[in-house]
Amino acid sequence: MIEVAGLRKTYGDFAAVVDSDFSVEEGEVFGIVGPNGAGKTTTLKVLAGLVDPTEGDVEVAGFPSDDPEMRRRLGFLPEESPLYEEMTPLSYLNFFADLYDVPSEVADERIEAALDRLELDHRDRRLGDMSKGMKRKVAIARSLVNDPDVLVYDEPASGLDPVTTNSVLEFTRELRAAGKTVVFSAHNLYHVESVCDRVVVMNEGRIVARGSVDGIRERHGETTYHVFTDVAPAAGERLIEALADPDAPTEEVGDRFRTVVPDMDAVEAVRAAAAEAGGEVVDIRTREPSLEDVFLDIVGRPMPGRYTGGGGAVDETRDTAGDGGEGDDERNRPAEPPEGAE
Ligand SMILES: Nc1ncnc2c1ncn2[C@@H]1O[C@H](COP(=O)(O)OP(=O)(O)OP(=O)(O)O)[C@@H](O)[C@H]1O
Repeated sequence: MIEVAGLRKTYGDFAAVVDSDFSVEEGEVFGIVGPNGAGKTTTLKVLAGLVDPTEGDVEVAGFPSDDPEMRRRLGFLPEESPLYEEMTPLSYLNFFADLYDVPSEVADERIEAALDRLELDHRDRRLGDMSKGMKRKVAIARSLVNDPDVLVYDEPASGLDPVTTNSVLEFTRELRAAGKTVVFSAHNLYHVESVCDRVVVMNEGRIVARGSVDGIRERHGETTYHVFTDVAPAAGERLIEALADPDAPTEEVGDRFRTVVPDMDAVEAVRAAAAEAGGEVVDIRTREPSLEDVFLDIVGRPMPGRYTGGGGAVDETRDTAGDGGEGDDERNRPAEPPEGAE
C-alpha cells in the first residue's frame, strides 16, 4: 500500500531524512518511532504529499505522492491540529467534506458515525472552547471525512489524558480491523507496542532498526536473569566481590541479594558464589527487555553527521553495516553498538 525507496529530504545542507526505505502492507498499522528531530514528521509529510522529497520514490495506494488522486485516498492528522476556533465540530467537518466533494448526505452520515465512535459530545460548541482531547478527536474525524484507505497520523495520542489516549489507540485498532492502512509516529513506545504490527526506528534522519516489535526486541535487547540469594548481610560483601569478576552486578534488595546475569551458565556461577558465602539461590526471574530499553540502546549509538556540506557526508553511509537480511532486517545501523547496555 505504501512504498518508500531511497527517500531523502534536505533543507539546505541539512538532511532531515536520509536514504529511507520501507513498505507498508495494506491493513497494517505501521509505527515510526524515534527521538525529537529524528525525521518522523518529515517522513509523514512526504507520505501525505505535503513535502516534496529531495530524492527517492514514494508511492501511496499506487499513486506517486504528488498525484492529487493519492491525496483523495489519504487522511492526514498533523502533530498540531490546526482547528478554526470559531467553527463547531459539525461546521468544521462539513467544510472539509465539501473540499473533498463528498455528497452532503454521505458526509452527514460519515461525520455522525465518526463523532459517535469517538464519543465526542458538544458538537455545537466552538472549537476554541474545547479541550485538547476533544480537538484531537475532531481532527481525527477530519482525517476520515473522505473515507481514505490510508491514514497518516503524526503523534495521534500525544499530550492526551490516559482515557482519551486509550480511546484513540483503540480507535486505531478498529481502523485496522476495518481494513485501513495506518502509519503513525509516536514518542511513547507503549503506544507503539500496543498498536503497531511493525515499526521502524529513526534516529538523526536514518532508519536504524525495523521489524516487528518482538523481532526488534529479540535482536537488540537481551533477556537477563535476576538471581536472588539468601546470603546473610554480613557475607554480602564477599558475594559482591566474588561476582565482580564475571561482571554479574549484585546488590542488596530487601532481605536478599539480587545478581543480574545474561545466561544460565552465569546463574551457576552465582549459585557457587552464594554457596561460598553461606547461602543459596532462592529465586530466579527472567526479565525481557522493554521496547524502551531497546530504543534507548539503539538511539544511544553514535550516528554519522547530517550535514552534507563541509561536515560529515551522509550519502556514503548507506547500508554501511546493514545485514541486508529480509523482512525483519535492519539497515543503516552504525558500525559499533555500545558495550553491554543495561
Ligand atoms: N522546514 C524545515 N526547514 C529546516 N529544517 C527542518 C524543516 N522541517 C524539519 N526540519 C528539521 O529536520 C529535522 C527532522 O524534523 P522532524 O520534524 O521530521 O523530526 P521529528 O522526528 O518529527 O521530531 P519531533 O519528534 O520533535 O516532532 C529536525 O532537525 C528539524 O529541525
